[in-house]
Amino acid sequence: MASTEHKTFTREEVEKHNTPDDLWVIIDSKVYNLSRFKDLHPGGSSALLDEDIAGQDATEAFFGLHRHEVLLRPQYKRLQIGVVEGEEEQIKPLAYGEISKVPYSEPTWLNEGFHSPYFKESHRKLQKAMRTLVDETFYPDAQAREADGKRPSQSVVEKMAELELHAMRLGPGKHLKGRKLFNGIVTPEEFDYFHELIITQEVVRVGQRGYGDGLMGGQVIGLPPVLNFGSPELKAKVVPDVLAGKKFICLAISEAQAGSDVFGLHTTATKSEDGKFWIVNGNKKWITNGTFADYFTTGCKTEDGFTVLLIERGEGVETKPIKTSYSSTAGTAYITFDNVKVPVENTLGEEGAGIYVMLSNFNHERWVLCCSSARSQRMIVEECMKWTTQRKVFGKPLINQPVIRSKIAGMISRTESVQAWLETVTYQMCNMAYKEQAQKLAGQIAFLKMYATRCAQQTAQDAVQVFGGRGITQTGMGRFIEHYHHTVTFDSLLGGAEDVLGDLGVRQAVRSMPKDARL
Ligand code: HEM
Repeated sequence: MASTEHKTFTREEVEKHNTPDDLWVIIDSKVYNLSRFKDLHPGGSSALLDEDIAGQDATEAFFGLHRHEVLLRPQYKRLQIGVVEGEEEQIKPLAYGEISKVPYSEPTWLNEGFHSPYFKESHRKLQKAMRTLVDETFYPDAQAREADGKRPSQSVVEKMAELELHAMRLGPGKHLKGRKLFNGIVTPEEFDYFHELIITQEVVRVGQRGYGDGLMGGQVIGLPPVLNFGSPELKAKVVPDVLAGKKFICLAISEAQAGSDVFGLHTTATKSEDGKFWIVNGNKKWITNGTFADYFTTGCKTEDGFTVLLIERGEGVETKPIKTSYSSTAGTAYITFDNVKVPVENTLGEEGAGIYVMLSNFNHERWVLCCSSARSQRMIVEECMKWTTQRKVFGKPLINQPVIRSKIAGMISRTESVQAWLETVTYQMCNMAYKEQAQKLAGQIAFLKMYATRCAQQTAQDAVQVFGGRGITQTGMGRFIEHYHHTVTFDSLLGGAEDVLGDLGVRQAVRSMPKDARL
């Protein structure tokens, strides 16, 4: 019900209702009757019966202890009995699709009065449409699924398919040809990596790391090898169903025995006597979306070295959930292959040349992780900006403490630097062929990812200090901080651990050193 339809009361009238059996408070110009609720109040009844609260304006006290969303829950909304005469609510949640006005909580290009050489009209339109879709559809599903641990709802997956978002998340390319992207907001020819960056960064705003990965993260890394290296027949069988959200795919490389060291893999593929099949045996570990995948893009040890195969779920394939720091929404799996028969036609790329299949995939995967890390750090900046300005300690807002300002300064600088570098790299990607990207940008992207995830971890640690006990509590004010802090290391491991990436970047730089360079 709109507040204008409520009864009106003067502040003097409200003040009279200040006893345990007749208990009213004002929060942001709205009058609540808490007489019956007080015994159910999770914070206890005594907090409500305090003489500064009962019958009084409790706005400041309320927002020092609760997130705004508490007041919007239907069971609590009902407690409102009226509004204060002549006053209007001052604290409004953002409408679906709206841009936050909290400083540094949006990338610079989205702020009014700021400019960007990279983002054009179609990018702005796509951002707006994505923001609304995420707020309206993804956000509520993400909160519910992270809580119950089920995979993202099929209705969301289908909605994404309808808008061709699964195809768009694979980046620009031939696979977009003939598709109507997000109801035609952007044409397949126009679609570039900045459009993809926008999609990734908007999805991250749901604030639930497991859900983000559950939402077809496996497809983003598992389908490109099929698209780029699969036979036309294999592509015709697999790609349409995956992009329509009817089938699920994942990338299965890491194992209990080996992670970054792909030549140390133990999963074997040996040819059957008639040469028609590969026989696959082994295990895979930490495979995102593996619990519900229909297809597994799998790295195997073969006679000639390392080969990538597309394995279909069937006899001999078993998947079990692994309990990780986030919920089972992401479908993280331990997979066993027990004498699995795979047609040789499912070989991706040349036999023994699997390393090229993988390397060509890594840059995109790492870049996607940089996009999401940059945006999730910004969410933390927004949480901290709000908390430190609304929370009072020693009679003053928390932000009045120099040590807090110093932490926020670090967070903002790190977030802005990651985004700025990311946009520069993205611009290079837009202007280089896929192969050229692999040669020239592998080092840059590796460094960027290492830098982004180190920044993210520092920001997570600082945010916990800023939020105190609430930063380690799964409900209430610090719930996003707690979640971020316990899941932030995912980004620093997926697609290559930080040290491995830093080393890769330096080794690539050394290879390009001019022979005549001397001090
Ligand atoms: C419409 C009025 C109110 C509702 C619906 C409400 C609801 C809640 C809920 C759901 C919680 C659990 C924590 C969370 O999920 O955020 C909570 C905690 C709490 N509430 Fe309220 N509350 C109301 C008003 C107040 C007021 C006026 C005070 C006065 C100081 C207060 C003091 C507290 C305290 C001290 C906690 C514990 C916070 C913590 O554990 O950090 N509440 N309340």
